[in-house]
Amino acid sequence: MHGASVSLRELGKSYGPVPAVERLAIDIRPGEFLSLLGPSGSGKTTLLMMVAGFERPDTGAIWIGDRNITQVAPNRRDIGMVFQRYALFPHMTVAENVAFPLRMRGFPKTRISQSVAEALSLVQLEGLEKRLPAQLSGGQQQRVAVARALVFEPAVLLMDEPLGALDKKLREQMQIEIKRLQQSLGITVIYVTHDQEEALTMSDRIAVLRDGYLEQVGSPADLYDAPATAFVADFIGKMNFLDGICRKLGADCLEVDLGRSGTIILPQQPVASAPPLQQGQRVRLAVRPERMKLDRHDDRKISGVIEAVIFAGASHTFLIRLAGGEIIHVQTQATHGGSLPQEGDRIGFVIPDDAVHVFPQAEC
Ligand SMILES: Nc1ncnc2c1ncn2[C@@H]1O[C@H](COP(=O)(O)OP(=O)(O)OP(=O)(O)O)[C@@H](O)[C@H]1O
Repeated sequence: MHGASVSLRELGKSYGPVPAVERLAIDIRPGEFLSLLGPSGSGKTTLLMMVAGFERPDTGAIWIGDRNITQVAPNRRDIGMVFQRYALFPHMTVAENVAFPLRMRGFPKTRISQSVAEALSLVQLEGLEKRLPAQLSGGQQQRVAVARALVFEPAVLLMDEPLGALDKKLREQMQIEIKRLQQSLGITVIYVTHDQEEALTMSDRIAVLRDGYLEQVGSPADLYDAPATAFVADFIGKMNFLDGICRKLGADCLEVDLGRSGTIILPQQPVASAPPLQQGQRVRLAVRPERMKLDRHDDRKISGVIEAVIFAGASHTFLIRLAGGEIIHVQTQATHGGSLPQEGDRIGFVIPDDAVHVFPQAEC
C-alpha cells in the first residue's frame, strides 16, 4: 500500500448564499497525515466530502497523484473513508462488512477472504469475524470501519471525526493505533477534527480553517510557536492576550501601551503580520502561559493580584488580574518545598522578548 499526493486547488463551495469553503489550496504529500482543524461550521466536512466525491465543488480542482479526479465518481477515486458514526451494516457480520467494498468491486471470493483476514489482523480483530456490529464495543466497531476503509488498499484515507463517539481513554488509545497503522502502511490521511489536542498528537501538518478560509497550514510546532494570526494563536494551545496601542516604533524597539495595566517594551518588532505596524495602531500581544515567569521581587515589571492558583499535577497555573482588569494565566512547573505565592498576593511577572507575538488588531 502506498500513499498518493493530494492537491486541492482553489476549491470553493457554497450552499445557496452560504459560502462553506472559499478558494482553498493545500498540497498534501504522499504518506502525510494532515488534519483539518477548525470550529464548528468552518468548512472541514464540506472539504472532506469534496475530496471523497460526495459534494461537487463550485470552483477549483482536486488531484490525487497525477489524476485530476474532480469529476470522477466516489468509488473510482481510490479513497477509503471512515466516519464518526461507524456506518457499519447492522445485519452483516464483521467479515461481511469488511468484505463489502471488495464484493462491490467484483473481486474473486478467494482474494476477498484473504484480504479480509489481512485487514482484520491489521486492526487486531482476528477471531471476531462472525460477530454482528451490535455485539462489539464502540472501539471495536470503529476498528471494523477502519478495516473496511483499508481493505481495498486505497492510496488515501479520509477520516471525519472518527473517534468523536468514543470516551477519552479509548480515544487516546485509538489515536496511537491509527497513527501506527498510517505510518506502517505509508498511506496518506486527511483527518477532520475539532479537537486541537488530537490534531497536535497525530498530525504531520495541520490546516486551520475559519469561516471556509485556510487560516494557516503547518506542523504542530509551527502552529504552536509561530501562529500566523491571532485566531490560530487562540485556537492552538492556551494563550494570553493583551490589547494595547503602539506608542513608539523605532528600528529596534516597540513600545506597547496597555493602558492601566502598564507598558511593555520589546526590543524589536517581532511581528507575525505582513504589513508593518504604524504608530498609534491597536495591537494584540499574545504570550503562552508557560513562557511567562513570576517575579516576586521586581515591581518595575507588569504586576497584578493573584486571583486563583490551580494545581494540575506537574504544574501550577496562577490567574493574575492586572490593573486594567485583564486576567493573565502564568503556568509554572510544580516545585517541592518553598512557599508558593498565594491568592491575594501582588506579584510581578517577566515576559521574555522572544515569547511575545504581536498581531495588528484589525486581523483579530
Ligand atoms: N447541506 C448543507 N446545506 C446548507 N448549508 C450547509 C450544508 N452543509 C454545510 N452547510 C454550511 O456550510 C458551512 C460549513 O459547514 P461544514 O459542515 O463543512 O463545517 P464543519 O467545519 O465540518 O463543522 P462541524 O465541526 O460542526 O461538523 C456551515 O455554515 C454550514 O452551516
